[in-house]
Amino acid sequence: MEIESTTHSRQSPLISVEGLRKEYSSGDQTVTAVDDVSFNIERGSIVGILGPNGAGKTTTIKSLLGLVEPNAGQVLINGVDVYENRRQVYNYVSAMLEGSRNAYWRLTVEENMSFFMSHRGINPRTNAEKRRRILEDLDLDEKANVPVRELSRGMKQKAALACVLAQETPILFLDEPTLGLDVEATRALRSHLSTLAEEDGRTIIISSHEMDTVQELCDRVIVMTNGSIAADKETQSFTDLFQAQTYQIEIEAAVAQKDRTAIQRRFDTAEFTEQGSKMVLTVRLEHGRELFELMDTLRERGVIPAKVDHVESDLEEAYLQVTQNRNDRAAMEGMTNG
Ligand SMILES: Nc1ncnc2c1ncn2[C@@H]1O[C@H](COP(=O)(O)OP(=O)(O)OP(=O)(O)O)[C@@H](O)[C@H]1O
Repeated sequence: MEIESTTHSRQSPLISVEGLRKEYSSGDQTVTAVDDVSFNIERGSIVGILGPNGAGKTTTIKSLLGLVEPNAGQVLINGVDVYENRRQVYNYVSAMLEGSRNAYWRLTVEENMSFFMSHRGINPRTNAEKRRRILEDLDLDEKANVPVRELSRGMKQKAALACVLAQETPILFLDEPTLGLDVEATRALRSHLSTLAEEDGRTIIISSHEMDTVQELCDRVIVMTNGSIAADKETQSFTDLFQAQTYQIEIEAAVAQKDRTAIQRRFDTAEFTEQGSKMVLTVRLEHGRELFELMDTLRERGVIPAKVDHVESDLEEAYLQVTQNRNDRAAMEGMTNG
């Protein structure tokens, strides 16, 4: 399905979220699940929304889908206000929110796909080839005629994905799409989703705790903590941000315990590990000049570095740093406020 852009410029973001806030109340308790969240998503991009449990990811995605009504803010999809025109927006989006529960368990995999296609106005009779391609890509073709309830957990997940993919909407929301999939299926799904974005210009939003999938697939990551956005960056620049800061220093001889303690007192992220007759010091430094201070400290203690390397940072490391820092800060604020 192509998005018609009669009123909305092709240059404008496909999804625009501005000042989103959602509170849940029960009795006299109010939880602010999402607070002042704003971002735009361009056509054809694959965006990962990450964050610890309770960070507000599901609430944000449900707000984008019009499934929860926010207390404040605006969500536009292709220039259309989600809350004013839910029906119109429904034509643009499909979502897999709770994995395998998306499919009807009594129907076969292919019957499910046909059902969802008809629901979108796609004639299932003339689109068998499309279904076959999706089923092959997910390595589910041999199970096409098996009722979903008889499938393994991973295959149920694939069946749910097949239903979402068959709907051919320009925007896909996928919650934990690779959860429970084996290595091959994960690889096939990643490649299928990349092709959808690159060749068909589909826009894909993924919420996941599986960092490898997000790192490999997403152009951009939005990290949420405590209901707000802690980082919103292109995946590569997000991981690069932390790459320069972690060093591994190889030391030819063992380092005495008292010297290790002194170094760790000065650099609290320093960790020593033994590697045969050598030692490796891993340390995260906030500024470049701290590297010089570290070298001075090592020299004063008679510790001679043999080799200094940057540690390749991956998304998981960058993610942990951002969420950890935020949580530390929130805890500190809680202590000072309380
Ligand atoms: N229906 C609800 N009623 C009351 N509180 C809710 C409701 N839904 C979510 N919350 C609260 O809002 C906050 C954000 O929840 P949300 O489900 O959006 O987080 P999440 O990032 O998706 O978490 P997870 O990774 O565990 O799925 C949490 O404190 C949660 O307890």
